[in-house]
Amino acid sequence: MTATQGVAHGASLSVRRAGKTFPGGVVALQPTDLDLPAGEILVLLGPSGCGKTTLLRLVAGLAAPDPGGAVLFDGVDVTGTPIERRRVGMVFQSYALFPNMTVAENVGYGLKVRGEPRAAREAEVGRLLAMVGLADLADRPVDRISGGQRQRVALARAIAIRPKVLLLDEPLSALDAALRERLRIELAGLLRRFAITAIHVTHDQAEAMAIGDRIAVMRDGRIIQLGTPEDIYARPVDPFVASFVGTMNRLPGRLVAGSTADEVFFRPEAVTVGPPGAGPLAARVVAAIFFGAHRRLTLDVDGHVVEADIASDRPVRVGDAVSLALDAARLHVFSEPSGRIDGC
Ligand SMILES: Nc1ncnc2c1ncn2[C@@H]1O[C@H](COP(=O)(O)OP(=O)(O)OP(=O)(O)O)[C@@H](O)[C@H]1O
Repeated sequence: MTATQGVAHGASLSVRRAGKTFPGGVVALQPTDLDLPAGEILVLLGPSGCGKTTLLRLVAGLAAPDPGGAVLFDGVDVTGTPIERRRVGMVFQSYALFPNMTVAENVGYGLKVRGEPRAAREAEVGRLLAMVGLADLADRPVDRISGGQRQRVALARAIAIRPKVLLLDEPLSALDAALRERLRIELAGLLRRFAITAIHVTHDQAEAMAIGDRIAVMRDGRIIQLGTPEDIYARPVDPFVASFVGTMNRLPGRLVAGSTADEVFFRPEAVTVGPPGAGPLAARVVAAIFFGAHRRLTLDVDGHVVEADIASDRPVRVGDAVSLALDAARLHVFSEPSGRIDGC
């Protein structure tokens, strides 16, 4: 028997015209449509205040959508169903564990409340703890384990109830950078192994790329682009998405040969750095940061900042004059004015 046998797969999730207006007229979420097949991991990515948590709360049943909106699990309308009968799992930034209970008691809590017999409960808890690498700490009170371990307990506890949909609201943001990076890989692996339908909220784009099957980029209470991480990175729909996900350079079109656009956007990997005169754009090296295999250059092009990468063994130094060539196939031009690329 494999570790995942007996664990129900997630439900498909549909959100139909679901919006949220708060008293006083604050529109936290515009009427929104969303469809997740069972087992998909969707990341909601966007700056503070753009409606990510509001959308999550509507799916959880912690808040009701404005009239006309609906939430469906496996095609069944759950809009009027309270949270305790929706079978959603939730993991938050703050662990919300029971501090006076052990690791195992925390993980088994939901099963106990549901009236699962002790033997079945203990077997399930043991299996989950093994999967999140905490079997050795089963009997340890949760106030005597580390932050990363607590977040694993919170995840195991949320998975234990075999949720139809798992909702994760910035679950890793309280952890230090190295731990966050490790746990993000573990988390994605675990969700996929259990085929859990999940919505993961973050404002960290590296986390979004690592975890999401698809990413919904939000701004001003609406989803402005929904696609795979590759889509979002390579084919951003507007200057906001282009600048929010990954490093994006911008130059006035007049500086870019053959361009009639006001402004041209391109990633560092679209830039080839050569000796002066080799490429059409003259530049000076302002900073050169060593990243191991490559060096990230910050360049001044006619008063504009451009970032580009070179192999770290190339003898390019701060203050050097260089030239740049841009790969025409990787230039982005948007019809929308790019004035506002900041948050909500
Ligand atoms: N109970 C409330 N009453 C009034 N306005 C609210 C309420 N809850 C949220 N808002 C507003 O709705 C908007 C969306 O908030 P939401 O919490 O969904 O954003 P978010 O993208 O999750 O932000 P963050 O990343 O900071 O958590 C914000 O402008 C917020 O101030």
